[in-house]
Amino acid sequence: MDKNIAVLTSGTDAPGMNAAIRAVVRTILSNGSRVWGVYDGYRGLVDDNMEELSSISVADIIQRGGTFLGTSFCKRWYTKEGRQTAYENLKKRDIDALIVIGGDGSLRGAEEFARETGFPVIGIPATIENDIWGTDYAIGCDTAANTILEAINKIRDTAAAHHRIFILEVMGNKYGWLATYTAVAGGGNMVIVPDDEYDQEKVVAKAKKLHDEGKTYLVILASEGVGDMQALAKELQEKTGVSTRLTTLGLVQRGGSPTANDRVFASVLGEQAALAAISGLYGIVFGLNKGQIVSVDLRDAVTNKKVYPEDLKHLAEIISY
Ligand SMILES: Nc1ncnc2c1ncn2[C@@H]1O[C@H](COP(=O)(O)OP(=O)(O)OP(=O)(O)O)[C@@H](O)[C@H]1O
Ligand SMILES: O=P(O)(O)OC[C@H]1O[C@](O)(CO)[C@@H](O)[C@@H]1O
Ligand SMILES: [Mg+2]
Repeated sequence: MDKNIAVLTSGTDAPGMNAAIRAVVRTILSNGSRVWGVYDGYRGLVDDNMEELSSISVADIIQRGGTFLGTSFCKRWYTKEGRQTAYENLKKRDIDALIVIGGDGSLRGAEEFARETGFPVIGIPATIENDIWGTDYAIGCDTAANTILEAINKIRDTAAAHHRIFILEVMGNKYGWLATYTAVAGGGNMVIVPDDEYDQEKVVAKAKKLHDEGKTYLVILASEGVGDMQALAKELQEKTGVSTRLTTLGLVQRGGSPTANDRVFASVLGEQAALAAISGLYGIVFGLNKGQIVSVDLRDAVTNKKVYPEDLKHLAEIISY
């Protein structure tokens, strides 16, 4: 009780970050402790840009994407000097623990900081890419998947009308969860992800086979990290003779009002992280494992690589035939 806890969002934003902050703040306040909001991620810690939050500070944000605290890619956090300055800023304000809401890089930065300074840290996974080890889902990935699904539905209309092949390029630099998950949900006929070796010839051969077998249009889900999808579109059109288009969905995937799933998930993780901070349980990351809220070791979360869901990809390719 009577703790001082700081919270920040870092790395790329994800819908539901606001819901997580709101739950952190109100859980801490309802337990009689105090809470500080750090602006613009690690940059705010280094620059001492933080202020005490009240219940009203987090009113009217649960429905908003982005993060009202702001976020950043902080270069100084990669340096020992930057992290030391942040440590001093936290100590000066008598802050007892820090809750970091962000992606894999943000959690890596949190782990480095905790290991180096001994400062108590707790992580909440939030990234639309859903690439963090130790949790089945990260905050924001459900909203992004639903945004993609809407795009797939629209593309299917025009693809079917024109008997075309469409490549829909979605986010996922190194991990193809978004492409795979939405292919199952939206009926994507093929999935191309950075987790597999990319072989353009194989993709073209498969598209040709599906077309020859009677598919009148195709929707291919591709992760952005795979390679040159414009070159693939050109090759597909040349080799199959079918008119082919590439649509790159881009940053709309990162915005928008969070889904009910993301809001509830973020609220529960926010509550758990706040309770852990109050009771002195540190060095952990909260997440979901087979329907159960769990915590995993922060070091494990940043050193282990999340396994790509091959079974989901297989399912997409069988049932979206
Ligand atoms: N290895 C590291 N050591 C120290 N700090 C790090 C490290 N990796 C990342 N960070 C800090 O975390 C910030 C965010 O990391 P990054 O840009 O990888 O985004 P992220 O949290 O992985 O989000 P997303 O995956 O959604 O893009 C970096 O700008 C940096 O300040
Ligand atoms: O344009 P920005 O904001 O630097 O970030 C883009 C990156 O962020 C992500 O959307 C999410 O991590 C990546 O898939 C993408 O490459
Ligand atoms: Mg990342």
